[in-house]
Amino acid sequence: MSPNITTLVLNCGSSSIKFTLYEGANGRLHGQVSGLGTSPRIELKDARSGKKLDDALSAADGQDHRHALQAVLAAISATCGDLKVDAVGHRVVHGGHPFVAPVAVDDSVILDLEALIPLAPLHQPHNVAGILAARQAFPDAFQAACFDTAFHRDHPWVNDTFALPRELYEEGVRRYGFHGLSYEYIASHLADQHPDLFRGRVVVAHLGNGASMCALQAGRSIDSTMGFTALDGLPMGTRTGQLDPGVVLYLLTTKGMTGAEISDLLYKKSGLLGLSGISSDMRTLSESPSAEARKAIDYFVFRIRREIGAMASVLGGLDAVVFTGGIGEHSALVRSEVCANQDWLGMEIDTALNASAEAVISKHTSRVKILVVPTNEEEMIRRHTLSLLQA
Ligand SMILES: Nc1ncnc2c1ncn2[C@@H]1O[C@H](COP(=O)(O)OP(=O)(O)O)[C@@H](O)[C@H]1O
Ligand SMILES: CC(=O)OP(=O)(O)O
Ligand SMILES: [Mg+2]
Repeated sequence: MSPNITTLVLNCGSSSIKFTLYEGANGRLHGQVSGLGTSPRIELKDARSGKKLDDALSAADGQDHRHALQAVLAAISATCGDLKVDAVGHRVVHGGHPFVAPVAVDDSVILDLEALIPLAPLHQPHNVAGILAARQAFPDAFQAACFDTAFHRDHPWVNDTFALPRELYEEGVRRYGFHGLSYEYIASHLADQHPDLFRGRVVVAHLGNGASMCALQAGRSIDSTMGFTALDGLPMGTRTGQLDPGVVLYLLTTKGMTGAEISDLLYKKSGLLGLSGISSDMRTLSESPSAEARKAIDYFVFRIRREIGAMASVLGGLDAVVFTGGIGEHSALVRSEVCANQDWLGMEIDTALNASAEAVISKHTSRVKILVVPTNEEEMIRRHTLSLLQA
């Protein structure tokens, strides 16, 4: 317990920057710049009163991660200039081979994180920029890096490897898995609120601009749809998800594309955006009358359904499915289509509970509980940062 510690948490995602300033365990200021790269939306609120302070940020701040980060730091000091920030906790998407747990940031850690930028080009540059900016803004504060990959590092070997020559595994070409801070938070929520489910077999679908799924057995990750990079698994806002590596060879050899062009295609032009030709944003696609938007949603839903079946098999059964992330928490449409006709698996969704996004959206007869749990990566980062600081 450290009631007097003031902690700033920065979570730089692919389409958003979310942050919370905590006094002890209580949020004081909470905000996010979302829709970066599409239609930026800015929210800032006093976490105690719920009062909106959106005027502190302007539309120009939402044009890219760099502007948004500067504006976020300026808004924090303008609004809470009276507070001394003791610690800053950062979400860092890729911890690679070296980082199996959160760490205190020093110069050598920053170099290691920069070396991982090619493995997470949509995130890691912003994560490192966040660390550098926070070091400058709060030179006396303790800084911690908390990894998306760490929660998955105990995967059984079969879920940690690719069928490549063994030397590549040894040098770190592994299935790391991502969104680990979100899954760890969901596991802690289950332990608090649904201890019977926590002890069981749970599939968590973190569906945001980045999307992945995780198989939890007794609260531990045993499988993830994401792999070496955050490209694998489900299709995402602009990322392909699972792809036959032969396609990459075709692009390289037959079409003569460069590595940079292929990277741009797979990370920035594919997924919901590539399939629909309209937008990477699920809200926009859901409201669109276009047949292509509908097809992009169909593919997204299809891949999630496929992974639920695969993960239920890996887990040897299923006790609960949890929806989280921007789409998982807010899209009744996606949840209802993912859960439709899954009675054979024991999943029965309740239409009315789903429409109002209750915490439990399954029918009372459903053998598998279906839950909606708002994720809180910031709270998980706060807890890790505090533990490191106290250690
Ligand atoms: N009410 C809603 N209905 C459908 N989709 C929504 C809704 N609110 C947010 N989303 C979707 O959530 C996604 C962003 O998720 P989020 O988890 O905030 O992103 P990030 O991965 O950048 O953290 C976007 O596709 C957005 O359209
Ligand atoms: C790992 C990942 O895809 O993160 P995000 O959801 O923030 O894009
Ligand atoms: Mg996210």
